[in-house]
Amino acid sequence: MSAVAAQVRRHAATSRSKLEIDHMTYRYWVERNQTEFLAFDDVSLDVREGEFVCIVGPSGCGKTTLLNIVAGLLRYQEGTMRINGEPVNGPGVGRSMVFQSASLLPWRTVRGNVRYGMEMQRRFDRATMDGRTEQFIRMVGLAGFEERYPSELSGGMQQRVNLARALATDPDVLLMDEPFAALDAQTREFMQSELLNIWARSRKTVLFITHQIDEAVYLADRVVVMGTRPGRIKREFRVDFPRPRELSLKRGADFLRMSDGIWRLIEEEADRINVIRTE
Ligand SMILES: Nc1ncnc2c1ncn2[C@@H]1O[C@H](COP(=O)(O)OP(=O)(O)OP(=O)(O)O)[C@@H](O)[C@H]1O
Repeated sequence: MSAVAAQVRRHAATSRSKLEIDHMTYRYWVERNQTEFLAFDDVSLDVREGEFVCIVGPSGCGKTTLLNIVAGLLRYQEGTMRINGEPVNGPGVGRSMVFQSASLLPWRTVRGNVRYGMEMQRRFDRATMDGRTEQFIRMVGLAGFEERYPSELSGGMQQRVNLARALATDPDVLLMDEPFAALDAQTREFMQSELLNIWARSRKTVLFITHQIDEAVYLADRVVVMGTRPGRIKREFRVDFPRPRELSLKRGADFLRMSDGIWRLIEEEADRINVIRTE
């Protein structure tokens, strides 16, 4: 199947819930002050299987905290979280994170780095790991670069290795925390369109954090806007632009209107925080 056909076929996320967060609250314990800090409060989010959800919001609203909870790196105190209908609060296989910096092992080649995620999870036998390593290197367009080391790759290529490593573990939910923030504007756009192609072929459920509104609107089926003090979900925007999406979509009037609406919401939120600060 061509990438385009795959993307059209998979566009509709299924009606099955993959990730359900219900009335979740998270507090950090601040040792220095011996106090709790409410990072976010009463957050509910239902992500469908195969859906691409982007989370945006002002700095400090709890986006990374929420992603870390879904990844199992932090444990929430109130509410519930279910993945595939099963309650989860902590680490486990089935969730893979792609961070802003590529976090590759410098002494391993592309092949070794992609394989590494599967080795850590111990879910696959040797032959399966070999096969999946080659499959996902091809999927992210790095065939021919298998024996290169991270220092011999561009930033965009390093992020592709990161992505291949995460996808090769066959996660239930792919978690991406500003994965393209360190890239220059041109590479970033290229990676956005590549990510959509790869997503169309992998059919994963994605939770993606970004500060770039246009990135969120271009990529997502749904953009979730978080507010702050305390963090919470302020509004959700369904993004119905047909797929596959060309980068030229970003210059269209409907696209700009939606991006502008999201910007205004975030600005309102930033103003609200400034009022609180100066009171
Ligand atoms: N380890 C910690 N201890 C105490 N407070 C923390 C800790 N980590 C984060 N916070 C606070 O929790 C809130 C949410 O932080 P978080 O990093 O999740 O926000 P964010 O929306 O991802 O921010 P940014 O967009 O700037 O990355 C912030 O007010 C932050 O100061």
